[in-house]
Amino acid sequence: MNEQQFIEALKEKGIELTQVQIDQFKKYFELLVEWNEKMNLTAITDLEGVYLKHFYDSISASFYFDFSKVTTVCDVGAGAGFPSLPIKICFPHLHVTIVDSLNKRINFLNHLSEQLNLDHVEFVHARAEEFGQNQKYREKFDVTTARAVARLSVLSELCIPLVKKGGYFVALKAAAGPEELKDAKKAIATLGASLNQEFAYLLPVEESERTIYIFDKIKETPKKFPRKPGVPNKSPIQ
Ligand SMILES: C[S@@+](CC[C@H](N)C(=O)[O-])C[C@H]1O[C@@H](n2cnc3c(N)ncnc32)[C@H](O)[C@@H]1O
Repeated sequence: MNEQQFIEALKEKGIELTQVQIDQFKKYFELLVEWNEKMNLTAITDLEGVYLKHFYDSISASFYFDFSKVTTVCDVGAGAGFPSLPIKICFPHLHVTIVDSLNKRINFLNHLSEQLNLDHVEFVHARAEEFGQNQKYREKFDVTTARAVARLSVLSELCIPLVKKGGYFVALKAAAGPEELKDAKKAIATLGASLNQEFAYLLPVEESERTIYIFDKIKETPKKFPRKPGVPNKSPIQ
């Protein structure tokens, strides 16, 4: 997907990019490629791949979840900023907090946000397990989202504690989504959330499967979650 196809595909979905936003995506691509020469940020570095599999794929969450109705978004394990920063570029009113356990990625995000003139963004170097026990962040976000971080049973424990009651957990998943959901049912209920909607679709061009899950936070997460770093992965809630 080249830049023009990206602009048109978004327009079809009701997102009309301004020149400022088009330039922000252009700069994002350039910086990603430049920094990727010094550090491993992504395996995808060709223009068409980045616009499709990083930018468009991230923004596709907004075709199913209306980001204009929320303000605060936390992205757990965003790496080079996916999915939250392409969404932030399209929905500039959002206040985005990214937590990632790799400091070099946080350094990239700080530089990127300066170059792109993004406001209301915060990048935190931490494990999501500890971040979710920090009272400054716990149950404070309208939305928590994540892509390609962990299977849903584990990811739920990293993400759901951060969502305020009445907010949402929006999980971007690939073909294994339905299988992961089956294994995560107990964890999702234990953590205080409930499945609201799911949308299966194909990414354009290469037609790979995607599923977006939208969970409602219906009650407070019990204090013991998230457990210590590594525990959710080693012993997912059963
Ligand atoms: C495969 S990358 C995916 C990055 C991005 N979400 C994407 O879709 O391109 C996974 C990221 O999650 C981060 N991560 C993994 N486990 C984490 C944890 N427990 N707390 C915070 N970050 C974590 C890693 O440092 C890495 O940047």
